[in-house]
Amino acid sequence: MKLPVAELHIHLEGTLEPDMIMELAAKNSIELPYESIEDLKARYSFTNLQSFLDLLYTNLIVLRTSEDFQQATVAYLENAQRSGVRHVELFFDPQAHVERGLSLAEVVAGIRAGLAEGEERWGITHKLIACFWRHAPASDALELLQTLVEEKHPIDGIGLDSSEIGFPPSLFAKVYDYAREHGLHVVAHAGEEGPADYIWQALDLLKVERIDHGIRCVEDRTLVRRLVAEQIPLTVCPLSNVRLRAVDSIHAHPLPQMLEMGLNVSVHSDDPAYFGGYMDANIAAAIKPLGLNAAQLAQLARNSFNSSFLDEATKQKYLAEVQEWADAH
Ligand SMILES: Nc1ncnc2[nH]cnc12
Ligand SMILES: [Zn+2]
Repeated sequence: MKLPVAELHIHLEGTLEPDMIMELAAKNSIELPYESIEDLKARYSFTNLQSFLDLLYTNLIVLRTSEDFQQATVAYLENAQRSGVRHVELFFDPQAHVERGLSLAEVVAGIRAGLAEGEERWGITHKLIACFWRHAPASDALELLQTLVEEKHPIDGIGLDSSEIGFPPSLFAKVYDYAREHGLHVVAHAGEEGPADYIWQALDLLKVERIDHGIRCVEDRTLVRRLVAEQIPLTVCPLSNVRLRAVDSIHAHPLPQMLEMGLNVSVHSDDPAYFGGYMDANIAAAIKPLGLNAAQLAQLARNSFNSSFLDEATKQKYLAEVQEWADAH
């Protein structure tokens, strides 16, 4: 039995495997700037977050119809369930699709149809989180969020992603106020490449329930004390951090130290099609190079469910599965 986990940090656009990118491009008659799939694959080497985002945003244009979003979501969920995921809180970037002329309705309906299919086929429960681009004006994010809410598109929460440095969370305070006032869950990427101060801002100004990444918190002892005291969830993505060079190597990753400090960390895959693997590969990175034992892995899995936006009864059901895994290891 694979370690049962909740996947809380996963971007739909980052789950498009090269095969699917080429298949959808052909189906939708979209010309990509690659000569072949080998040419595409040769570009999966990144120097920082931006170098990855450039490729991600080029490739996602192959998603054109509601059915494409459904197909991509189902393909992801199939990989996810194989890697131990029992519950997923899926991110998508609405701005990336609306700016290409797609309607919010077709994007959200396609993803929702895929999530429903995944629940039916593999029992994976789900939430859907719309992430706003921090490199775009906050006024655009607010306008889009108001449309999502007013037109009652079924989302469960909002997040903040894309280029981090130079785009502090403080810019988005009004967006988050609006989201909280309308009963949406709130999370934000912070402290991936950006400084620990961005984590303070996400907590104090955006009042987020979870921090995505957050690894740079270890540079600020006062911040760590606060995160531990309030048990703020940090959704850590080891393979992403290595591939985007947020850490020098997997051996230098702060995950073991973060667990030791009593931080509420869990492990996730971010953009698995780009970073070399799904949940199981990220867990494997935590086991071998980082030397975590079975008790620590079970703790990571418990943290993932406790940090999710699931109802209490479903959380308890999954926590019992983690206990079963822990008893067997
Ligand atoms: N790791 C990441 N950081 C910021 N934005 C992203 N969009 C997709 N993956 C991301
Ligand atoms: Zn991310």
